[in-house]
Amino acid sequence: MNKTDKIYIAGHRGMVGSAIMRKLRAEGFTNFVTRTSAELDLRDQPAVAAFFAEEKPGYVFLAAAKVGGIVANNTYRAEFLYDNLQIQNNIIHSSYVNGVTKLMFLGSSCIYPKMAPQPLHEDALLTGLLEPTNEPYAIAKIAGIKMCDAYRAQYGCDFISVMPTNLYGYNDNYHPQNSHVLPALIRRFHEAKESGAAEVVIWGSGSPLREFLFADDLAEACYYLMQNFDEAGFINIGSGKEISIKDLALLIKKIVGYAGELKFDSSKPDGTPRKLMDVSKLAEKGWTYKTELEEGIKLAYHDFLLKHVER
Ligand SMILES: NC(=O)C1=CN([C@@H]2O[C@H](COP(=O)(O)OP(=O)(O)OC[C@H]3O[C@@H](n4cnc5c(N)ncnc54)[C@H](OP(=O)(O)O)[C@@H]3O)[C@@H](O)[C@H]2O)C=CC1
Ligand SMILES: C[C@H]1O[C@H](OP(=O)(O)OP(=O)(O)OC[C@H]2O[C@@H](n3cnc4c(=O)[nH]c(N)nc43)[C@H](O)[C@@H]2O)[C@@H](O)[C@@H](O)C1=O
Repeated sequence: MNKTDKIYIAGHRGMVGSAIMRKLRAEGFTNFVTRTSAELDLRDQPAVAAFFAEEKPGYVFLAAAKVGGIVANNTYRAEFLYDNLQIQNNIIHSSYVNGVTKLMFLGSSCIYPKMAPQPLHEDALLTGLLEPTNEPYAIAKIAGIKMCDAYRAQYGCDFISVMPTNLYGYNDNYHPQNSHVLPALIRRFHEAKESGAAEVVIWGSGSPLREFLFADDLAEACYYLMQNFDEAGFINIGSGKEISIKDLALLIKKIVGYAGELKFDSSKPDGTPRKLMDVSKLAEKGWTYKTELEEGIKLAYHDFLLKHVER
């Protein structure tokens, strides 16, 4: 990528898209094309085709998607399948039609079978049944990987796929029901501290293991891989470190400064018991994460306080 190349970041206002944009700006890129979902609904095929024909971006980061935590995935099953298939199909096909030099598709670690061997190696794709709570989302993401591969094989497009682990950071979604665990617990512990509540509810058993990566680290990896990865298939992006949901809750409790108790709600799903990325392929390519979990949560909490708390 040259500094003057025209770059389209789909989803530039989201947590990941905004982190990618910050990274590219910091590296000296200036020629961005962006659209909010109100300006361009990426599910609308003719509108996306017209947008690409008019703007002719050279590089595309596909970070627009219907995104949410375990309950959102399980509740809005049709939207997670339809919206994500439409968005990625429209962008990938229009990128081919308009001669995009390189495209990066962002998937998710939920593409792996629920009981795949841990840590999750790229070879485990399509070797078993998916986690039911996020099967529609995972099916869409797997279709995205296969679409990039098919356009590479048939048309010679340099379209790559990256699979990030669970993410958190600036501009995260703090919705009480629809968000992921880390922002949900930042908010819940903060509100419990403010109201003096005696306990904070944690969904599920607390025993599932998850890996978390700070979104600005992910953006660095995306920038790095846009320049250093051009293969079919995909590459995991993670830290290679895991923590139980209970320990995560205790860490957030400490950072927020909440003094009460934890209460586990077994009526809520645990989801996949363990989801740890094998990051050896990423390390071989020359990239490792920077931001440790405790430091990243402090940064995210600070961002939450700035944006979400009325003073
Ligand atoms: N968050 C996480 O833990 C993880 C995320 N990922 C992947 O990273 C990518 C980005 O996720 P994240 O930044 O967290 O998500 P966000 O929800 O923060 O951002 C998603 C963005 O997508 C845009 N978008 C959604 N629907 C449409 C639509 N119909 N038309 C146009 N734009 C649309 C939104 O635009 P607008 O703001 O204008 O409405 C929004 O900015 C996704 O592909 C996701 O699957 C992968 C692994 C983990
Ligand atoms: C990134 C990934 O995110 C989703 O999968 P997930 O890893 O299960 O993500 P989650 O962050 O929502 O939950 C992680 C764990 O944490 C527990 N948990 C406790 N308390 C809260 C809580 O308050 N909110 C949430 N959401 N979870 C909670 C929760 O019960 C679960 O055991 C996919 O659907 C899909 O979107 C995807 O790819």
